[in-house]
Amino acid sequence: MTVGVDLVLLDIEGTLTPTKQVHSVLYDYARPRLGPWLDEHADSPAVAEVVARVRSLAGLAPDAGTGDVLRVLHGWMDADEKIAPLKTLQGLIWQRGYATGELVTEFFADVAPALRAWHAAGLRLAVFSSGSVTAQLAAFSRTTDGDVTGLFSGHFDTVTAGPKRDESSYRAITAALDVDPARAVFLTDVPEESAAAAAAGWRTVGVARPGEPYHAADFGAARTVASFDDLAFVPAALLAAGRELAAEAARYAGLGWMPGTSGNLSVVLDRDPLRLAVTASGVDKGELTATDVVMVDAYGEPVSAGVPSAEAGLHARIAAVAGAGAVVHVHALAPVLAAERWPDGVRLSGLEMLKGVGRGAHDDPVTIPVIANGQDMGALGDAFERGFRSDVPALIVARHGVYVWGADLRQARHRLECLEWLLRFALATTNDDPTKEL
Ligand SMILES: CSCCC(=O)C(=O)COP(=O)(O)O
Ligand SMILES: [Zn+2]
Repeated sequence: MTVGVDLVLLDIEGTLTPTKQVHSVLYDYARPRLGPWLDEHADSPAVAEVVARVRSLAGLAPDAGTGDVLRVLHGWMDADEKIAPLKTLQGLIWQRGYATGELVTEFFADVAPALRAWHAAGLRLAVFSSGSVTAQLAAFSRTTDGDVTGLFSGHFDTVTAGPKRDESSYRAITAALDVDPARAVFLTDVPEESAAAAAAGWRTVGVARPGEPYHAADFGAARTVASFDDLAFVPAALLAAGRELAAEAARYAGLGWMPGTSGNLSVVLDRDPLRLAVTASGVDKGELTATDVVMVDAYGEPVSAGVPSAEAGLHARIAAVAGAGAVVHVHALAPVLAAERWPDGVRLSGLEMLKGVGRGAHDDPVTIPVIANGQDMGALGDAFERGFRSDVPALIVARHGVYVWGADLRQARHRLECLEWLLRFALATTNDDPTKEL
């Protein structure tokens, strides 16, 4: 099931990394270094704050020595207590371990490809872990899949957001990231965390990985997966565009302008960098669903899963050069016949319908450019650009079809319907004299 979201919030232990890695690798690394760290960094304000918090939380005397503080810290670690001063200290120790290369984070095999794909598709990624933000940044700087810190735009821990089982923590993250929780999803292996996020309005997915402590946990109404391979997230805007494109394509197919699998449509999602939602290639455009859509870049190359229209490169060029918000391409017959009759451009004049393609009046003529067909979208784009005029929102590709664009799909459709009418009129009224121009 494909889900449209803007942000994916991730728990670490049991979700991104095996639990045993935290317990046997990270804890084993930190445990013998806690005491020496306290001694070596006694003058550091951060460590002084940690020691004071431990004394206070554990009910020790304000001047309790390092030995007592250490005993408390070891007790918390053995009980796997997620207590802030312990997490802060562990984070500092792990930071050094990652910096020296002694520690390397091991992700589950499905994690890095999924994170990269979601990031490339324009989703924001963030982390919420009981491990400190310092520890998170260090852990992601050296992983079995390289440095992945660049994929994340937010890090939260129990100090910056609050306890992971409290609804208020998820509200704090929503506010900090300025995201609509209904368009954000939290992935965790702990049912209580999932329930807290859901109570704050987030979408949630339970991650029940085989062999992990919570593999058989009950996530209630939340969806549960065993691997990120089972997740299909796309930007909410892409899915919404897919819905719009599918409805629009069905209209054109109904008119008979998209025979077979011909034709393709696109809308601009973003201008900087340019991103378009374009219909998938090789499918019956009358039968599209919201997920038959691919996000492409300024060259028509896919940046989300799926195979975009083979003509996506020309859509992107038109969107960039003409500043269009939507581009439609159909295989209606009239434009191709008109290009056959007037291969140097189709001149239209003296018709009220010209207002429908952006002319000021019936006596304001327009020439629709015609370019030769080809399979190289870069070459077609160059040919389009050479003949481009900002007041002509259409292009005929000879022996192929027509492209029309506008601020949105609705305007592009209105222009296309009027242009098709004009071309049919031109063909019909010059049948007896093919050399005649309107
Ligand atoms: C019979 S369709 C030939 C390809 C074409 O011109 C077209 O418009 C459809 O291509 P797409 O890759 O968008 O399916
Ligand atoms: Zn085509």
